[in-house]
Amino acid sequence: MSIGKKSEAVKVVVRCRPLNKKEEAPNQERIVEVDVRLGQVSVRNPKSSGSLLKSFTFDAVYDAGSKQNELYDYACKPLIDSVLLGFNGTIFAYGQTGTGKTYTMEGVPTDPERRGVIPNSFQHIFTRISRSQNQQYLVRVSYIEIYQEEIRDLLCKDNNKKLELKENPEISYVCVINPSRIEWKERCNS
Ligand SMILES: Nc1ncnc2c1ncn2[C@@H]1O[C@H](COP(=O)(O)OP(=O)(O)OP(=O)(O)O)[C@@H](O)[C@H]1O
Repeated sequence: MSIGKKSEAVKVVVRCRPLNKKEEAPNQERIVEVDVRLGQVSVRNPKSSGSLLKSFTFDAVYDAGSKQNELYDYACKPLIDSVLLGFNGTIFAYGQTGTGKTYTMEGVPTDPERRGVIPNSFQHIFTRISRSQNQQYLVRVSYIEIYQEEIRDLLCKDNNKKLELKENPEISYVCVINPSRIEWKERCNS
């Protein structure tokens, strides 16, 4: 569960995923507390008994019980609405390995309860487009991963290929939509 605050140009939200089996073992201790109401994450140093918690405040925080659609509705939907009005917008997930970036961004696309930011955004965009009349849209998508200073195009057939750091990714996918026809085309930017 999370309680959102007022809308701002840049929002930073934190999600703490549920502990996994290894982390729940009796010899492990929980060092992170999430206060959804205050939008705070507090961390305790496990090596120093009696040490104070260090607290950090964000636009919103999501605890282990948070649902994909709660996060989407507050953190992403307003941005997609403004993109549909013609503004630029970016959503990116950042975190250590295993912290839940893929789960949050992709989730389980075939399960409406568990699908993540990407399928929810696509649904939102294409539903809006399908309801509009006498208007043609151009939707472009690129999907890149930045890992250890290396950039890879995750939609490219050979995604082991490293990309150079440039203004635009080398390949993007362009979706040309007329009310009766949707067409994706691979396009190389050069
Ligand atoms: N909110 C969540 N609810 C339930 N399970 C979750 C949640 N977030 C992550 N998980 C589970 O935790 C594990 C690690 O998550 P995930 O693969 O998304 O991490 P990641 O940050 O993308 O890791 P990497 O950087 O190594 O790719 C997965 O098994 C995933 O299903």
